[in-house]
Amino acid sequence: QLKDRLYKCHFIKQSKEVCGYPLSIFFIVVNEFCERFSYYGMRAVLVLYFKYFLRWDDDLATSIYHTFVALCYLTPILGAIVADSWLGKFKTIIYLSIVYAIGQVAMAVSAIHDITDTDRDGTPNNMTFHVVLSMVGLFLIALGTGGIKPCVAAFGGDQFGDHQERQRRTFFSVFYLCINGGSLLSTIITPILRAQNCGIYSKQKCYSLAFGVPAALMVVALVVFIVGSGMYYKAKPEGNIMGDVCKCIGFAISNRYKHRSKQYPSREHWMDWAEDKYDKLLIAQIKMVLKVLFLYIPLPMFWTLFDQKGSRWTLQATTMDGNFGAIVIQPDQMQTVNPILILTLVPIMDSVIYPLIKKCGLNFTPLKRMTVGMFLAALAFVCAAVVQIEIDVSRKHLTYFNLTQFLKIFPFLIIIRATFFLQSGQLSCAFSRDFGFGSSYTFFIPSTLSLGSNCQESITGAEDIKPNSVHMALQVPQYFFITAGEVMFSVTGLEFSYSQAPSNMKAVLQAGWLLTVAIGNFIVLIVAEVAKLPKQWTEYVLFASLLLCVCIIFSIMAYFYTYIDPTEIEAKFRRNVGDDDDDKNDKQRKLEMEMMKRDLDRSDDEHYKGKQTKM
Ligand SMILES: CC(C)C[C@H](NC(=O)[C@@H](N)Cc1ccccc1)C(=O)O
Repeated sequence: QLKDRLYKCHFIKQSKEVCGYPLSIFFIVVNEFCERFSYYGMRAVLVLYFKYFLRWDDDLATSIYHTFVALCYLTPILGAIVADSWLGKFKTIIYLSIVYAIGQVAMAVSAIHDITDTDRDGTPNNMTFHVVLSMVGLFLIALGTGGIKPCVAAFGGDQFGDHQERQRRTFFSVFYLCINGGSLLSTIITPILRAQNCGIYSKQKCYSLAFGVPAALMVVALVVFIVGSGMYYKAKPEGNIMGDVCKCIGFAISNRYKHRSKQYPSREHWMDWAEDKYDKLLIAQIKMVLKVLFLYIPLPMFWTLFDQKGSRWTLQATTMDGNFGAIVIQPDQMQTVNPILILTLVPIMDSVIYPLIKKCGLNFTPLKRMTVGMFLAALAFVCAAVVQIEIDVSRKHLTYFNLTQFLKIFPFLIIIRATFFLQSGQLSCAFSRDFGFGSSYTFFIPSTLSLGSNCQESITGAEDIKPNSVHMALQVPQYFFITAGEVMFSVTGLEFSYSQAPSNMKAVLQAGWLLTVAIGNFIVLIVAEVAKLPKQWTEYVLFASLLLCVCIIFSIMAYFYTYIDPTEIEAKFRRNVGDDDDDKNDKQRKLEMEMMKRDLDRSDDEHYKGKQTKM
């Protein structure tokens, strides 16, 4: 370990810097930007792909969407184990990024309707092919994106030396902003691509392009990461830390069970039963991790609500009017409100709100921030319920009026006028109709219709789907509250997980933090399945109430939590172990250190001499 630390110091001393930051960081940040573009771009259109391309109903689409998201946050554990115990972070990122890119390509291919459209009517004839290929693609994407997630952030952190604490903190903020910059761009672009018409035999909505561009960006992410290869500090795998933790916990439990009789004196903490076999430092580190993991128990409920932006809220937007005058917003584009707000709220919170709260003499601790974040997310779902009631009421009214009456009542409704031409040889006729946003009609063309005359009167129509009258702008308050909640909960939670984790288990706790996201997505599936509420707004209220209860429980748990400084605790244990060591070991270690320092100084001299001769 000592050798590694000295090597790292030496490496960082020699590596190129830009404004005090290692140059390698820029490749990592650009890689994250492209990777998040790829992930969120694909995710933005996923529910609509399920609904309109694979023709699944809302419930199935929502279930598969959340299963996929859950899988994306389960796989970080796998990535952390592979990186720590076998391949190291660098190779894990490379290999899993390849798997990820293949998954994205599979998704793009699965969305080409022409592949199985044998009768060329615009609809796939072998839906099984498209379903299977897209499921394989999603599985590979989940493996790739989740697997690299805990590695990329930690790999970025590894590039900083102990003296670059401030730069490392700034790196994590920039990293979060990059996530949202990439996702913002992609959630604007991929819905536009999806709305295009494309195809070889017949034109259909272009899901293949909407998945193809994220696939290309994943390839770019991989290339950028490889280009930076020579500049990275690549820490060697530290051994299977997860395995050690599990074995140590297992031993503590079994040892406690063996000594359950009253004749054995009890120990302060149940983990102390592992002292008979394991290092005191490892036990202290596991205690720190368990304390934080216990606090994580209520957290999945936040993600349960948070991740419904991409499913229920997008589906809600499909029943709303997206006409903003100059531009028409697609339902899936509404999700861009989240990263836009993140990019503005993070700096505002950090430089205005938090300092102001501090000035007022309030100690706004990380756990208090997270509690407020949960409350705001619950508030967001109350807003979503109110909007849903509005939509339901407007749709109910529509069934009682015909379009002309409806326009008298809602004159502000935006109507699109379209003209159709019927043509047969030289003869043609035109007829025009008004359409509301989101509506659908069937026209009946009489077989006796004589082309060449005015066919406006002869063609009758039936309104299949009523126009949407509730404006999409009404979703903005719910997005505002959920994003303000995210800034308080997620950004603070990431920082909290990092600061409260022992030095060798930062990646483990990152994976634990991401696991709460996975569980949150599973809860959506369970609650939606079990509750089966007839009205969507009641489901929103149910989720808001559940989070409110969890928020109260979490605030009680947080009240009893005492913040720790892992570095200080670890140093204390190392000192104690050092005291126990005999003189011989001490001398040996000092000698080794001296020799290594001399080696490094010699190679330093050679390095600088080399530079001078080159100049
Ligand atoms: C919160 C995630 C677990 C962490 C992070 N996500 C975000 O920062 C989101 N605000 C990004 C986003 C963008 C568009 C639509 C929804 C969410 C991440 O992805 O790492």
